[in-house]
Amino acid sequence: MDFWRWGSSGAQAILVYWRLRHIPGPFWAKFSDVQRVLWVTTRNAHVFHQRAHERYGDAVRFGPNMVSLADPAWIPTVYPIRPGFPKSNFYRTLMPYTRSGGALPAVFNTRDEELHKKIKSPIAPLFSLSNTLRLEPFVDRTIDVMTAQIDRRFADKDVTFDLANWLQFFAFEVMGTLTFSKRYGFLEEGRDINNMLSTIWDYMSTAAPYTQIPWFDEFWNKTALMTSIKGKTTGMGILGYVGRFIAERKEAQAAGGKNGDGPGDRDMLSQFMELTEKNPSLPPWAVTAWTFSNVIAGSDSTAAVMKEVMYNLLAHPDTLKRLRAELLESGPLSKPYPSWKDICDLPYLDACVQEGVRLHPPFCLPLERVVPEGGIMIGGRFYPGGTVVGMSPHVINRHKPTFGEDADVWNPDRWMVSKELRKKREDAILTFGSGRRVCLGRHIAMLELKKIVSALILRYDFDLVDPKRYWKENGWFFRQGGIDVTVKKRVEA
Ligand code: HEM
Repeated sequence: MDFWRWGSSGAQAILVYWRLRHIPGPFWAKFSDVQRVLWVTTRNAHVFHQRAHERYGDAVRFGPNMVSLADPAWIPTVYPIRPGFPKSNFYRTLMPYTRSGGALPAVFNTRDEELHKKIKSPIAPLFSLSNTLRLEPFVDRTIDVMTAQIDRRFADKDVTFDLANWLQFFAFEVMGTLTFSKRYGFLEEGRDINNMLSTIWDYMSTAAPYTQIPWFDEFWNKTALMTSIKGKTTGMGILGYVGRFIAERKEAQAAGGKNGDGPGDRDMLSQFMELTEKNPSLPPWAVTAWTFSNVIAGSDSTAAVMKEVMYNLLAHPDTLKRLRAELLESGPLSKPYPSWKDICDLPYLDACVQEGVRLHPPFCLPLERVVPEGGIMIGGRFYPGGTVVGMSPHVINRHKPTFGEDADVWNPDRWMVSKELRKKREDAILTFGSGRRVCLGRHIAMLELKKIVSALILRYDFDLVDPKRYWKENGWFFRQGGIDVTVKKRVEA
């Protein structure tokens, strides 16, 4: 019996090896996923992925059944608008798990395309550009809290602080305000209260190696037996926060309280709750899943791009000077901070933000999909049905034939080009994903990014202590730090 089981899985392994034997890649990757797990455990996988593509070309075998692709021209094929090219089991590893409820699917991580449609359609309108712009006062309120703290603690005091931390606090507070009408208190206290930020980082970075071997995650992290032995389940901490906020809201509603002070007196949580009341066919866990997505997908991601833009502006003062001049010369700006209307179309601000979005995609492993039955041709090669293919935003966004020979460095001018070339480059950016599963919150992210960058550089002169202190690590999400600065308030602010 064992012999036959071994024999059939051995035959399967040979078959999988054989099906993709025409794809180049590191030797061991043809037979085992260990190589790609090791890359991820270095917290530098994006660098290994880029090197592998430089060495082997635009299609590289990263595992026995996984191929990484690196030509932006293939984005519409791998990430189409229509259904039928589903996410791989990579995403199941990112589902939080409880012994009572099993793995919780969310809009971001569900692989079931029917379920995805069911839970995404009701909330999609909340994330439209017009709805997003109604959230601007909440961003302004959070900028107010942030600048008040910087003024009080650091401005004109010759005190060095890590701006990266404060941008992280800011991004979380914005999402907290939009979602629950609550600030967590990171900005007021200047620290990671209740270790919430580190809990999210631990959750993501712990999940990262398992994303490369989902079959092992299934056994190790998603069975009642193993999680009882280990005494904990993945994502429990974050689910705990989310559950508490929802319970508080239900209690407040039961006591006749109002639904938070979000737009039109309704924050996103109350809108989520209203949607489930109106639509009983939605699963009972929908509110938890939507709220979980807001907390987990919306804050660290936006913070990572904010950090990249601010770091590069400070490390390249000529670009900072040019951006400030554009803002000041653009006409009377709203006070105390420029409004979205003032700044949304400023070309150089847009170029700086786009360059940050390009250089530092916060989700930085290949976004995996499963080739549909019947297989598919991509770039002149055939991929049989069931093959896992994916593109890494980091690799795609540095594709030299598309972005230029200097694609590894900060150069906002690459966006100040003809309309046609700019469009070609915009279409080749994978930071927000693409196609059917493109980021739902990208308008919120752009609103936050343009607002905070312009508010900070108009109000302050930052002095970067040492550009070499800037560090990054990749645990599926990126995390950066070391933007150590001193700050002076600008006279005209
Ligand atoms: C700079 C900031 C952000 C970046 C770079 C980003 C990036 C991404 C990426 C790459 C995906 C698709 C991943 C894939 O194909 O597997 C995605 C999906 C998603 N993002 Fe974002 N995101 C950002 C901000 C936000 C914000 C602020 C929110 C919400 C509040 C949000 C909510 C979502 C949701 C719900 C999905 C799932 C969409 C679907 O599967 O239909 N994101 N994001």
